[in-house]
Amino acid sequence: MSFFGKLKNKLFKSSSKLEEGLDAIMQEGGTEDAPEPSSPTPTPTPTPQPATPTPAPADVPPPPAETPEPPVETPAPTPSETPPQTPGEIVPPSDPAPTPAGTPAPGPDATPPADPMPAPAPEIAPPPPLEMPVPRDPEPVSPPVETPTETPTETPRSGFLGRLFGREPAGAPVVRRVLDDEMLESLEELLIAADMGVDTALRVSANIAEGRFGKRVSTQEIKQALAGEVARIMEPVARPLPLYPKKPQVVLVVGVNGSGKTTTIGKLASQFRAAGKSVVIAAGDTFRAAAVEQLQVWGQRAGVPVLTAPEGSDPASLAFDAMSKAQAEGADLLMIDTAGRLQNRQDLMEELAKIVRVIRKKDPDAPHNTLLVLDATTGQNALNQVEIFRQVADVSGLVMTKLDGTAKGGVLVALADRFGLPIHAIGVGEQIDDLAPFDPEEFAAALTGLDNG
Ligand SMILES: Nc1nc2c(ncn2[C@@H]2O[C@H](COP(=O)(O)OP(=O)(O)OP(=O)(O)O)[C@@H](O)[C@H]2O)c(=O)[nH]1
Repeated sequence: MSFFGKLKNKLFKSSSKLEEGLDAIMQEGGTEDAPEPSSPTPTPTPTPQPATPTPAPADVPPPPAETPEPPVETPAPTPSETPPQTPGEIVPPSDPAPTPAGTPAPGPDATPPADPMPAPAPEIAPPPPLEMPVPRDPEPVSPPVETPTETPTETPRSGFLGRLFGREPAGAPVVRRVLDDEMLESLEELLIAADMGVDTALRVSANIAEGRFGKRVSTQEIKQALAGEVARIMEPVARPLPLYPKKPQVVLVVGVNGSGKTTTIGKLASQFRAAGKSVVIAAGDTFRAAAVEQLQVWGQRAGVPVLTAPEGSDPASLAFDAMSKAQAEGADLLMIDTAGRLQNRQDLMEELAKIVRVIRKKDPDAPHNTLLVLDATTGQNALNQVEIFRQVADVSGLVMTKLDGTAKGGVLVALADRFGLPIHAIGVGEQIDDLAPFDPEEFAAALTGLDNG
């Protein structure tokens, strides 16, 4: 299953809350309209006319009975647009077959849907957001996020309109409600309840109301407007993890215990490996044997060595050793797990600072990325965690885990709105390939339930 499919299905669990809320608001003070007054489809030719074969083509266009022109323009996934990712970024090739140089062909199980093997794709496709690309040499580092698989058929990028029209069967009664103060208030409350945060919720509601206030709006219009607002806020932060030509690129991973650091490191390591990168992991939470074991399990799954140190030993010393090893082996990436004890912030700050100090002895620019892993199910608490970790570490980007099955996905909007930190990836499950690049439009559609039909 493609990442998009997974994300969609899983996020819908959470979006249903928002979606149901929107529906409820509309029902509350709305009324059903007749099918679609302005249905542009010119009333076609009379009707049956049993035996008259002359259909009078002259005056009537061709509208086929009532089958509305299937607007499904299956977007023929031209290779140039398939890989929406930048060259130097994480992203999941959903298939571990590490096809060496230049063959982005998916593994045997991927069953690309009649998609021309995007052989030249990586070259052509100009990466949208990028920071500092990696060597875009031989190997397509970021083969495609959601490779060929089923993505195209799901019309993920066909735009909201396409989705909307696809969802609302022609002729279905449309509920409309006047967008007045009362409705606006309900909308604000709903967005706050969906964890968007007060400020963001108010601003988003106000933007939705602009130009619509006092007018009768349909549920779909509201969802579309909301999705548009969400996507607009999220667009600037949807940025893949930048990769640098530096070897090793040091990625420091921070976050509270249980946020999903270990899992995320495992997933990332697996994706990097699949992209042909060599990775070393350092189990920097040396105080918890269970955390180290867990990381070792993930290292095995990803096929990546995990450096450990005796329980209770100095994490900075382990980081130094790991740095030496990664340098000696010419590894592309070194991912350093860290402890997530916030109980004693001072200790944690010192510990992280020491790790950074020590690895800088080997590379003054390290760490090149400091990833903060956040658990989406903690809702608004995620905002506090960003505040705190920004004080103890130089957070450069976020990974939001457990977006599957949470009703708190809206917190991402609040995070983006408030901090503007890049969201590099989202966790949508516990499996190794359950880490997806963050796509603002898909997220917005999933969150609002736009694509839920
Ligand atoms: N559903 C879901 N579960 C996840 C996701 N990411 C991590 N988890 C689960 O969350 C739990 C904690 O994940 P860990 O990776 O161990 O978290 P950690 O931050 O390393 O925690 P410590 O090891 O305690 O420091 C595990 O049960 C994971 O399987 C995700 O994206 N979705």
